[in-house]
Amino acid sequence: MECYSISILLIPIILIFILRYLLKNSPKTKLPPGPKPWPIIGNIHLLGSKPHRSVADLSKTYGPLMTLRLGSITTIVISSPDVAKEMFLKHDIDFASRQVPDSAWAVDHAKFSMAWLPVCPKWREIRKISAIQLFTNQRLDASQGLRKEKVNELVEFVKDCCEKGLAVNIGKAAFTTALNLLSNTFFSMNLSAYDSSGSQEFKDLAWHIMEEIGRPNVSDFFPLVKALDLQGVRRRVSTSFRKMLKVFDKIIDERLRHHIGSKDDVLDTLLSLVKQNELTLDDVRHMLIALFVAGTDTTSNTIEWALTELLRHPEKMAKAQAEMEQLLGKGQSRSIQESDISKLPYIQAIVKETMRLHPAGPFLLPHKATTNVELCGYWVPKNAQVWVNVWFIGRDPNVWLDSESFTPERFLESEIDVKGQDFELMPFGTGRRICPGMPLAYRMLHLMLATFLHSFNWKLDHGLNPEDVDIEEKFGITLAKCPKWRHLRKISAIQLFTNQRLVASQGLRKKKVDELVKFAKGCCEKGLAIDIGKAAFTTSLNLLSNTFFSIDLFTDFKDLVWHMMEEGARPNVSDFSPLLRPLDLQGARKGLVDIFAKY
Ligand code: HEM
Repeated sequence: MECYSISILLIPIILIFILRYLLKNSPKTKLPPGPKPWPIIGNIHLLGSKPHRSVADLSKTYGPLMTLRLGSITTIVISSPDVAKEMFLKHDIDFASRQVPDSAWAVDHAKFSMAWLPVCPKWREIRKISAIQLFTNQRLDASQGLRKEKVNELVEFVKDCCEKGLAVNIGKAAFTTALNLLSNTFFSMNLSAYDSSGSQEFKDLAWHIMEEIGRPNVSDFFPLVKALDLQGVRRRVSTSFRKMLKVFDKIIDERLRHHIGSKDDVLDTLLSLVKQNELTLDDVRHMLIALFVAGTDTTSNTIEWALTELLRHPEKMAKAQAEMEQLLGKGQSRSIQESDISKLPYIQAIVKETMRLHPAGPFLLPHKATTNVELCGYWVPKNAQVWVNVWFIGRDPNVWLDSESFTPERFLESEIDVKGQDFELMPFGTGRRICPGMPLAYRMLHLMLATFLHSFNWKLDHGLNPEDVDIEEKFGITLAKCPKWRHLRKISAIQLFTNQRLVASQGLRKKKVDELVKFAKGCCEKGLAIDIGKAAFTTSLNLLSNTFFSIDLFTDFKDLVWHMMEEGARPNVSDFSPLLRPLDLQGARKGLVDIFAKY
């Protein structure tokens, strides 16, 4: 009897397993292959600090259509032009919505922003306004004089640096120019001057927002804990958004006080649409955030990458300069106009090649499936997040000859372009969500790069060889160069610890050692024991502080440093389980923050 009831219980369980197996492996419900997920975290641990590279490596094992479990989020990764083509040509509408990162909900931005709204009447309306009012050829032609003026200012700024013998921070100069090109196109005014801290502040805001939105966030992997904002990302992005809104509110208020229509620029157009009740003021404020955040860093990073690659390949830089000279003449010749771009095929090829190797958004912005979709024989479930790895597609050796090398020449005889028709090269995306700012970005990139190349001879600092030029990357929503570590090392090597500098400060160190001798002698005469550890530490502290600041440091500094070393070396739960990091369970981070504050 007992045996009978056990069989009755087992039969449905076995049936459920068989049914699940069949469903899982049927072409209609079979997920694309992927690495086996761990309990709870899934595959998060495989992402690393450069997810576009880690995911590209995984796709070499699992194929160009791959599933990752990121916490509780199913993520589909597309890594080949063929799969991208099927996605965007056959199913564009099914994938045209966004997986919105939690941070984009700060100050309700995602509710209004063109970049994060799902496909809905509001998003369509805003995209339509962008296409037919903001980024038309006619409007861009009308504002090209203002952009030209900004680029001339850039030239003056760089010239000034050259005359003073100062090195130019290309990233910063390019960002400031991109910012001013945008603000002049939109508001007919600058947001900052080159020499003020304004541009740095705005750059920090824009960069901070991109970085935070692109940062792996517990809230995005585990929506159930979203409300807690464990890593504080939403809170920090809110602060940055508010600061940006404050800047825009001031400009809008001023324009409303004078009469709308006085400038006939983008802001005038947007405010007249508010007057006609086609947009709300909040739509306009958040649209400006979206345009500035999406438009500045992407543009300046691309310029920085282009110049970095050209510095690594001086013969290509010379070729580009020769093309410019042929069109514009040598020396005090006329400067470049946007209308010249079409006559500069090599410069265009450099821009394409830069965007192939260094697309500003390596995964585009995250797309989302709004329905169950059958894609290339696999099943993509509704609500899955979709990443298109354009970074890998641009370097796929099956698609590109000598795929890792910087060879603009490959585009001279090719019809392939970045404008969304060619699935092997999609730095601006394609389909419904293609970058609306592309026409403006295209003009700005060529104008800035051509001006940089025509106006100056670029060479490497301090005998650096082309192969030493830094091409490390930093991942956020946009891919940026990460020169910080190398830059700091370089400063240490060539400015802080040179023989010349150390010889100059040796007198101060000698004095400190004499003091130690005097102190030790004093102790001996008084018959006192010497705490060698303490005396040696105080002396090394004073040797350092005199080398760095030419002064002694206060005495409780020693305790602070000890404490810091101890806290830093102690085994910490946060280092073994990064997901618990935001909780700082042992309080080690807080301890160090307190010490740093005291310093
Ligand atoms: C080098 C320059 C630029 C690059 C590489 C770039 C690239 C991109 C990419 C890859 C996307 C996402 C496409 C997708 O998810 O399928 C995007 C979206 C967007 N871009 Fe750009 N962009 C650039 C410049 C600009 C500029 C100058 C603006 C405006 C001033 C702009 C505004 C936007 C906006 C608003 C979106 C969101 C569109 C939507 O979701 O409907 N971008 N861009």
